[in-house]
Amino acid sequence: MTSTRITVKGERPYDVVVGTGVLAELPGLFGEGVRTVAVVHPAGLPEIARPVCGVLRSAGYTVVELPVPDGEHAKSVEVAAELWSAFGRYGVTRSDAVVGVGGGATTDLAGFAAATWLRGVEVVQMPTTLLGMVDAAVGGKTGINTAEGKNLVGAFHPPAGVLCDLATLVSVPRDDYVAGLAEIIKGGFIADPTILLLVEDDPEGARLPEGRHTRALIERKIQIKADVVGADLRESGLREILNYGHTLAHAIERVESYHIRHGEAVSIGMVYAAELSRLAGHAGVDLVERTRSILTSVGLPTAYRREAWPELRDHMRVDKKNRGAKRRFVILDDVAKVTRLEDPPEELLEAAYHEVAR
Ligand SMILES: NC(=O)c1ccc[n+]([C@@H]2O[C@H](COP(=O)([O-])OP(=O)(O)OC[C@H]3O[C@@H](n4cnc5c(N)ncnc54)[C@H](O)[C@@H]3O)[C@@H](O)[C@H]2O)c1
Ligand SMILES: O=C(O)C(=O)C[C@@H](O)[C@H](O)[C@H](O)COP(=O)(O)O
Ligand SMILES: [Zn+2]
Repeated sequence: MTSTRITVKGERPYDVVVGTGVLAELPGLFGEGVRTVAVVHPAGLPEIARPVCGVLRSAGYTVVELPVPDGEHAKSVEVAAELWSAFGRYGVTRSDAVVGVGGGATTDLAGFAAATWLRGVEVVQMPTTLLGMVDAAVGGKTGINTAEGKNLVGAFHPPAGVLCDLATLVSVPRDDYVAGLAEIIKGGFIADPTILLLVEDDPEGARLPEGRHTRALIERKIQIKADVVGADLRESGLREILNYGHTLAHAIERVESYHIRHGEAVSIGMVYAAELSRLAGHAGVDLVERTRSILTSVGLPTAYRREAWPELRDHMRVDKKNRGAKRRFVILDDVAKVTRLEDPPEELLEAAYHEVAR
């Protein structure tokens, strides 16, 4: 199958290239004048970084390989500082570029390092997980975690291009692959009911890179993200819809010290958001049931520890959607009908958690 190009509009439009065996298209995503390319990748995945570096060297670039810790361990100020140091040592200048190769954690870090080095150098993202392709690598949100919570430091720094080589998905561990489905299903609930129908038609296939609807699911979710961030890069309004389910999700990740997959936390967070939508009088019980049933059908979690509520409630106070003491949630009136819940009473938040608790 040939590659697909999805253009993300904005100040500097860029393409997300999707296809199998499309690595040769990588050099074409860089801007004019780039000579040195710093390739940031998880230390444990040299086999994924090697061909990327090979293609870049063959295209005439000077390549600097920068391995970083695996997954979420990379999203720290210490690792970012190591990258800044390396960029300095290897002479990465304003006309050079960074490539992030790996899952969403790696592309978030690589994007953040690129956004901050010399106040911003070009980054090309090459996501190698399902979640990275359909969400993290597209849209220019970059960041790291702090002791207080998830993604609390970061920058909006759109990439010059994104290359999704579907061949890389074959080696992704099944649980990591399935975690990416949470963000695809989120896309179904906030914007594209066809996504829900495709998953419901073949939940087993949805769990596989070679599933019947996999390519359609990936491209449809990227299209949603492209449409939303193309209209509202800096999250002044519309972009908040992409945060559906994330208020509780980020609190769960923090409570678990990030030893839970982002997509799994988002899955639980979406059930919470659906329950909150229902209890606030916005959504019907059918939306909540559909949420639980579709997530369960692909093997995602839908409940969390009852006794964790006080801690979760406190962590939710640092959510970026809050304004002063006012807490704000993205909720649904129905599928593809997104609204906000402003300053809900404490009892409502707790009652919704009661429905998710086990
Ligand atoms: N910036 C955004 O808009 C945005 C959106 C969604 C999620 N995120 C972030 O993305 C992160 C989650 O991303 P993720 O689910 O990709 O997790 P991850 O980056 O932790 O990757 C999951 C695991 O898969 C491994 N891996 C990656 N590619 C592989 C491959 N091809 N074969 C084998 N193993 C591979 C990784 O090394 C890691 O161990 C979170 O930090 C989340 O906050 C960011
Ligand atoms: O792109 C966005 O905007 C999103 O909210 C997408 C989310 O899936 C993603 O996890 C994002 O990193 C969360 O952003 P944050 O601003 O809540 O940290
Ligand atoms: Zn997310």
